[in-house]
Amino acid sequence: MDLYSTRSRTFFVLRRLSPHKAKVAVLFSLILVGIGLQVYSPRYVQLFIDQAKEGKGSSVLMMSAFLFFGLTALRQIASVAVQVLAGDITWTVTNRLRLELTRLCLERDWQFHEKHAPGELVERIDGDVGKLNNFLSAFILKVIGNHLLIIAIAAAILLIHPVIGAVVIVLSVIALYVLHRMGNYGTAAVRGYLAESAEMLGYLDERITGREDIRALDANSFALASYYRGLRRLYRTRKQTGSILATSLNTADVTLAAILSGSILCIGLLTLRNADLSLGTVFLVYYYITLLLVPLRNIVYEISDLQQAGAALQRIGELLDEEDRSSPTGVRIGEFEGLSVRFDNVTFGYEETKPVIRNFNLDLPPNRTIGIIGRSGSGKSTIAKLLFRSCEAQQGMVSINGTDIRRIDADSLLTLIAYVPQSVELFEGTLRDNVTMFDATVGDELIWETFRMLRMDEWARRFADGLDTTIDRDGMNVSAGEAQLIASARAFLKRPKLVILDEATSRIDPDTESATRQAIEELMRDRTVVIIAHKLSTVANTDFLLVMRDGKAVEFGETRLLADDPSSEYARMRKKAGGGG
Ligand SMILES: Nc1ncnc2c1ncn2[C@@H]1O[C@H](COP(=O)(O)OP(=O)(O)OP(=O)(O)O)[C@@H](O)[C@H]1O
Repeated sequence: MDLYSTRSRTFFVLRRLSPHKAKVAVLFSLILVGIGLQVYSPRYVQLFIDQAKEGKGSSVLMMSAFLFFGLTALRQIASVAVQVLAGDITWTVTNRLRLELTRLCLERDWQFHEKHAPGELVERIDGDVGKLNNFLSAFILKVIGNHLLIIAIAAAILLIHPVIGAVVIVLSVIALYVLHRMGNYGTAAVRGYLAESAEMLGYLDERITGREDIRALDANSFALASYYRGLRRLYRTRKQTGSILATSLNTADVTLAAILSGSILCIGLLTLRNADLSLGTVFLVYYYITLLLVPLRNIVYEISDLQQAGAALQRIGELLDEEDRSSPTGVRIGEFEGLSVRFDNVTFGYEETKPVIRNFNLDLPPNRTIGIIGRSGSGKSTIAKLLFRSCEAQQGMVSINGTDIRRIDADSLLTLIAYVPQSVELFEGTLRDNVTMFDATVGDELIWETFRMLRMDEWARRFADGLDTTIDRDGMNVSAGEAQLIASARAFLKRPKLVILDEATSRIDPDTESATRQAIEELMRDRTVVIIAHKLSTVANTDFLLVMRDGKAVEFGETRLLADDPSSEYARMRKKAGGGG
């Protein structure tokens, strides 16, 4: 999304505001009422002065003064209403944008997350949208409001004295032009600074998440030194950005000062020549010109916010632009008895020139199980990722029931597939939240039934608070094995047709693992299951077995037959491992 020009940014903001047309209409009516009162009320001061000069009675003078104060009070009320309504609109608009960006980050694939560290994404979703929030309220209240006020003041002066009005209009247009140029000037610099600052947040996030490894390896000083270097770089960029911002602000301020002194000089000359202007009218013109200073100065101070918001909007546009390959509107996989899986000559590499899966073929019939074994780094988890579209084949095709998975609707694919990864992420919440992934519509009965299916109910009953047991942030109060049990329950809760277990029981104690494995084997009967494991016993009861090496299938066959064939790689591995593995 091109959000590099002022025009495209304005359209973006207007599009976001369009669902709130009614509120925006009320807001603008209130802004117009406020401006009308602000420009009209000084007429009673003019009247007051002229009436006083003419020697009118105190009751007449009191009436003019009363009307002036009354209208001023009304203007204050309108101004408060504008602030409240503008706040409501901007928070609604920016919260929606925050949700949109968060959904986008959750849906995007590994390439996206490889490019953007979590801390950087937090900065974009919260920091950049926060700046947009400031900008939107400032945009509505200050930029639009101030421009309208300038127009109203210019029109009022024009009505009083066309020549003075014309001079003020010309000078105001020049001032506004310069101020708008200044607004664009610093955007690129601010954008560079924001990108660097987000990168630093990504760095911090990674180091704090990896704190245990850093401490265990005594690498604190290394982590701090590289953070310090990053901070120095950020400081240099901040200095450059600061000077650009200061230059643009100063230029704007100087221009403004010149314009105002020019205007006042013109007024002086013209009023001297026009003896027909009353004292009240001279006061009114003078009042309007000093009033003009307020919106012009406000625009100067908005420049910095505008520059930051402009840069933030560009970064939001870039994020919204990241390619979405989740095919949200693809073919929906219907109700099948079982799912077959096929890899046709698939090649994939995290870097396009370095394939980690090469010309890979696999044909797995529905409701059958396959065990995948092989050395670390041989590509087993990558096969799993290709299956649930966390990665996409660069050559060849992965299909489910004969349909290319790139064409399958993302939601329908993820409803059918469950993946239990090697490292489980738990979230701050209850045990229930972590099993249902915060889906409040899932009843406790279904959760307990799933625990029973997986023979985990005895384990789960140990928790004094049952499903209400609190899980700390990052699952810090749960062991790695317990986290794997929770992840298995998560996967089977949705009764998937295809299950991928990637070292899913590797951290569970032998007794619990054996019970869970037996349960999973029973559950395998009416679903297609892919089990990735290092322990050969984990895959011993699968229908098929695949041995991977350097991204290639070096052996594939029925597990039972391969186990009985002494010349097979699998039999050799079993022998080396001492029988069952
Ligand atoms: N996100 C990634 N970005 C870049 N390279 C990656 C990424 N994930 C894996 N790789 C590389 O791809 C290759 C295959 O990794 P994969 O995780 O599929 O292996 P694996 O057989 O599952 O290993 P393990 O048994 O250790 O889990 C490895 O060389 C690894 O370095």
